[in-house]
Amino acid sequence: MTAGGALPADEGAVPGFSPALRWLDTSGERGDGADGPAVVVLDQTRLPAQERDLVCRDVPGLVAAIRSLAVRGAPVLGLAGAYGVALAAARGEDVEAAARLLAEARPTAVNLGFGVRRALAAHRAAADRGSAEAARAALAAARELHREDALASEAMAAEGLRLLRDLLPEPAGEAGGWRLLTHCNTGALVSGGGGTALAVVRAAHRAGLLERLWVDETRPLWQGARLTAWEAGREGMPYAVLADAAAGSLFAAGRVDAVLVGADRIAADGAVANKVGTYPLAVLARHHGVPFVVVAPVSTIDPATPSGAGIVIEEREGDEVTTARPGVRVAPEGAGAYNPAFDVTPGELVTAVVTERGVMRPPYREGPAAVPPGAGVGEAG
Ligand SMILES: CSC[C@H]1O[C@H](OP(=O)(O)O)[C@H](O)[C@@H]1O
Repeated sequence: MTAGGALPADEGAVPGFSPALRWLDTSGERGDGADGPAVVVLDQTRLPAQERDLVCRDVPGLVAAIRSLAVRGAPVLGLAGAYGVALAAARGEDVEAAARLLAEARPTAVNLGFGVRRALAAHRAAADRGSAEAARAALAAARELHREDALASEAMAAEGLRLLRDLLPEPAGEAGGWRLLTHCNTGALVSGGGGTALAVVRAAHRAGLLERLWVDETRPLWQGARLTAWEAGREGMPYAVLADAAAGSLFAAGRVDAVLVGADRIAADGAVANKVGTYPLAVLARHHGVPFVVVAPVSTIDPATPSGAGIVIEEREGDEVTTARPGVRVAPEGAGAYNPAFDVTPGELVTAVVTERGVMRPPYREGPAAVPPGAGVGEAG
């Protein structure tokens, strides 16, 4: 990380946020001496205490980074998948085998497979021009996806702010602003640009409309308390971290004006898979008449999955629940644990889905404003 907290932008990426991941073409830039290309990620398992790069010089190393959540969050997983294919190609390895390893690293976020397929398609299309050309094509595809994702973040921020202005009263004078609640982390750390839901919150903040960002701590891995708090603090946002279980009392006190969350996969029926704890927020929001807004690029929409029942929910190790953090045990030795990384919110509980191509509203399949053109491109693109 540079002093300003941002990695030097890779020449192929879109300058700006993108602290999460970049392609390293040559060695030495970080003095590690090793040769050859690498995928460099900002190790999110060390944040907020340490801002440390993790240099992945081969696909197994990148897969381990994905599985450990050193790099995490649906859109950036798509970039990791695409750059991973490019890395295998640049190393002259079996690209098809690498693609399978990458796509299987985490099952729920559709973006991972989408990114892998995008770079793999480019590699295959150039294969008849030789391995070097095919490797260049895979990297070019990854960089194109990176730029698309950064631009998508900007578009979602604008679309989301416009939607909030439609849904919420314009704060009058000194009467503060909007009190927005978010879950998990959906900022620049999950994206090639400024993120998804947190990009909308950032836009509201910059417009002087944010009175308070309520940050769900997001057990068991604390993405909210660690990562969203880190991002919000760097942006000067007025925020407060809360226990996930405290959200209900905020709704009951009328202190939440809208909920904004990300998504890992949106099924054809509008069901949304997102970090575990999202579904209870949707139920609370509906009970209290508060808008529940999902912010996700169209690459997260998966028409191949008909309904929420078809979304594979990643089950993670029980020790993530039975310990406060690695080595700090909370539950007794031998305690059983239930640790789904995601849950599924039925589409009818969602007020709107903000994408870079416009806003979708239930029931999604009717009317001109239902699904923006180009939505549902969760395939290889
Ligand atoms: C909008 S992408 C961020 C999305 O990904 C998170 O999951 P994880 O931290 O396990 O990668 C969470 O579901 C966020 O909403």
